[in-house]
Amino acid sequence: MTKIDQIETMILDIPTIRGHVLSMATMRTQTAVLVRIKYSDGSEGIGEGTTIGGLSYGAESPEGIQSAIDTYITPLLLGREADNVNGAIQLIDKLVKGNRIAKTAVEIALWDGLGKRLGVPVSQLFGGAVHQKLPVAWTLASGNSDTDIAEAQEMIETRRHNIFKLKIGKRSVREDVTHVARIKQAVGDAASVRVDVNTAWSLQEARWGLKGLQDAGCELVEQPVAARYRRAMAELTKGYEIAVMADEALNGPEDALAAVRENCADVFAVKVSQSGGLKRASEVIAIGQAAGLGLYGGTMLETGLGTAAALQLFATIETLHWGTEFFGPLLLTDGILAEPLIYRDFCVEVPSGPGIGVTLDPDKITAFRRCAQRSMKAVAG
Ligand SMILES: O=C(O)C[C@H]1C=CC(=O)O1
Ligand SMILES: [Mn+2]
Repeated sequence: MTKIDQIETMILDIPTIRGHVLSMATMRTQTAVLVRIKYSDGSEGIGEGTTIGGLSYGAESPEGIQSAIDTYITPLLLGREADNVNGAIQLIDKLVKGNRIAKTAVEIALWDGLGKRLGVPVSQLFGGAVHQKLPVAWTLASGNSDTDIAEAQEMIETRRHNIFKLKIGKRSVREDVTHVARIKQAVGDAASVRVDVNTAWSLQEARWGLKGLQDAGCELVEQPVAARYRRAMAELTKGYEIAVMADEALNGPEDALAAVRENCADVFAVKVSQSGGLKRASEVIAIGQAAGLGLYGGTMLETGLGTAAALQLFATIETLHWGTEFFGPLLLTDGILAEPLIYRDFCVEVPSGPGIGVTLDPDKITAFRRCAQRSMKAVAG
């Protein structure tokens, strides 16, 4: 019987190609927590758990993710049967509350190890891929309308993206609506324009915002108000034609069920790490499907590793009405994979190799790995 022998974690700090301006933080670096599991037969599995903007997006920080794995999750798993991924997920869920991103990093490494030992992609462990490539959005978030327009036009011309998600919520509602209208006018019918408010609006602001956005030709608004304001989300979902998408409100299948029960969304942004792993994300998807909602593959701006893991799951889903935003690696100045993911013709291709289908470039890991000295600097900002 193959056993789990060793679980190693590390933090990587990778610069972004430009400032990424969100309502709650401006990112200049992305910080990823990587997991490597070593098994008794010599096989390995790798995983990633990543958040956005330190503690400004959600309740788990990169340092907290690493600590949760090293201190609490790893001791539960050492010596256990490697191939029993469900058993590991159930044990971790029983003994570790919350900490979904930490659970995700480990769970991906478990699926990756199992797929590699069996010689099949992880998509096959979820019943088989029905897509070889998925549509992929790009986020316009330079903080400047002209820069965003130039970026969008270049993406359309090079056939890299024709779906744009604009990050808004930092400026006034009126300024944001003007910004979105300018971009929509510039791209016209060549692209779909959507926005993500990252919870920045009150219900009152959101009413004005949604009205203005839909008049401007914006197709979808993501998480306009706080995750816990389910009644406000329900009012906005019912009150406007523009699609309302839940993101921060969806932390696993229980939240998905509550969102359906209370009619809080037209669309689910399903994020692997917010759900608590590939399996829990598949449960969120199933709830969304059963309720007849639209589906979208969301990202926490993972590197190629976490992005490849998401691709394995979403390649098995029949209909992703709103596509995906699996562009994380493209926001970084450098990749960490031996072979980068392929982006072309407005899509990202699903890796076909065993496990999650990617391997790491050891030189890149050394270059971006946080060491003790750098770690103090990164925490201090
Ligand atoms: O959806 C979010 O809130 C986070 C993320 C996804 C794309 C992006 O630019 O930021
Ligand atoms: Mn979002």
